[in-house]
Amino acid sequence: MESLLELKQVEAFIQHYHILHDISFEVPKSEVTVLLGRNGAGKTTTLRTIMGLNQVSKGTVRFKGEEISNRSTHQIAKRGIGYVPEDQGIFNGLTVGENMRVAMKKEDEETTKRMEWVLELFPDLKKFWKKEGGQLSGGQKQMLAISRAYVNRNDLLLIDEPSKGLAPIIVDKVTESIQQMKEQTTIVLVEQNFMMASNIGDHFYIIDDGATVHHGKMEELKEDKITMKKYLGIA
Ligand SMILES: Nc1ncnc2c1ncn2[C@@H]1O[C@H](COP(=O)(O)OP(=O)(O)OP(=O)(O)O)[C@@H](O)[C@H]1O
Repeated sequence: MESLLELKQVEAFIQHYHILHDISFEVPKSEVTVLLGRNGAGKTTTLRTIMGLNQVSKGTVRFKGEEISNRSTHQIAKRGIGYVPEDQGIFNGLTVGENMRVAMKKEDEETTKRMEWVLELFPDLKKFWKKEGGQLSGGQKQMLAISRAYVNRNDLLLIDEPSKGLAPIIVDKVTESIQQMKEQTTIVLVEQNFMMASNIGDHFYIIDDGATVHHGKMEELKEDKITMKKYLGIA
């Protein structure tokens, strides 16, 4: 299957710390690729490096066949990659409606349709349209963050730990929403909640100490207790 995104032996530093040593993975179109690994393994840094928020010091990042390593974040986003960061990236002082409007890159018919779709998916956003971002619950903030990325037509969405800090019932709602988005877009998901990751993911890569060390189909990982214990600490 054709790869939408491909990282080859990517290395990256944060200040003088060598954080990514050898990250290689491929993201097939229309599938959900999950990046797994223990805390501090380098998953967030990998997403940030794809987005040009960290420099690639060695290796290549290709998107739709074109090298995007070390292009500006603006250029990378413009090529069709949406990013939902771990801290959600919403504006606390702006209302839900203002957060959405600021995120919209276009005001065409398609964007309007996508907006209607996310508001149907997350009725809370409609209900709290005039409420400030800072006053939303953790789950509502996550829904707003995902909606802000989804409202624009992107070919690829990078979503960093959407379940973090959420109550199980809200995790279910977010899982369901990503499952629906998966019908329409390719997704790279970083997720520590294995249940959520395995419900959404088609295939996985495990990152350990800044390197991709293992990959396969999500269904196979569920049966592979040795790998789960070794790299994820799940017995
Ligand atoms: N600004 C920074 N300065 C120094 N080291 C950093 C910085 N940001 C991240 N690191 C280090 O880089 C490594 C990878 O962090 P990263 O956030 O990418 O891991 P992660 O796999 O996403 O884990 P988590 O789930 O805890 O976010 C960690 O050892 C972390 O301490």
